[in-house]
Amino acid sequence: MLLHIPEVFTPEQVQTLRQTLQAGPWLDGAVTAGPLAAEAKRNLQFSTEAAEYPSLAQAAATALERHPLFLSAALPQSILPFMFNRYTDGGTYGDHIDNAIQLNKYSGQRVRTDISVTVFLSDPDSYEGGDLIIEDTYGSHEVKLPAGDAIIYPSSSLHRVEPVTAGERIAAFSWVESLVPDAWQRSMLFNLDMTLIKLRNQLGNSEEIVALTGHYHNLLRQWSR
Ligand SMILES: O=C(O)CCC(=O)C(=O)O
Ligand SMILES: [Fe+2]
Repeated sequence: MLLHIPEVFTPEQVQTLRQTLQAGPWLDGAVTAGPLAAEAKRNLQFSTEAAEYPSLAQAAATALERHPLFLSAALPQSILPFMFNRYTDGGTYGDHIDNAIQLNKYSGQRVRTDISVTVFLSDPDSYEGGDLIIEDTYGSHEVKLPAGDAIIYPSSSLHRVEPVTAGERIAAFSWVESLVPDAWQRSMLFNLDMTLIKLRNQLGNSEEIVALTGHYHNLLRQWSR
């Protein structure tokens, strides 16, 4: 399931992030990719050694973790530290699948990547190209979102970033290990949760809604790891 999560960052947060990122330092993105992905990757990444980096990464994680849609759809167990990328002058990232296991170098923990996240930080009108193309069982999806909005998608999907032919595209990206590793089960739980919220708003807390909410939690208990 691909999900658009609107307004992860406020316009003020986007502004502050962009200003801090603009100063750099930016490194060749290929250094953080596996050997196969490195061949396809022509972008820049904000240095994780920069003094400003930890607070930027923290701000991004806090904003995402606060978002109710993200919590319901991702059911996060662990979120890798956000990183920031930049595509300009034809910069692109060809078709690839993200590494399944990644090391969180701060906690020393190995994280299984169930869900990939991109939070767009550039206004879509300020650059040409740069669509994130995600292939899933229903076909190919082109994603280019307003600054501050995020897309989450299963990390098992083949995806790419089209060349940026004018302007620059800056984004925050990360990966999430979910309490529910199976994408289909996650998507069913998300649909059930969203439907229950709507029903509760329409009808209040009836006995039936309490029972269905119980089923939601019992399924989550069954499927979470
Ligand atoms: O820039 C993006 O939206 C995605 C980046 C990406 O696919 C990656 O870093 O693995
Ligand atoms: Fe990727």
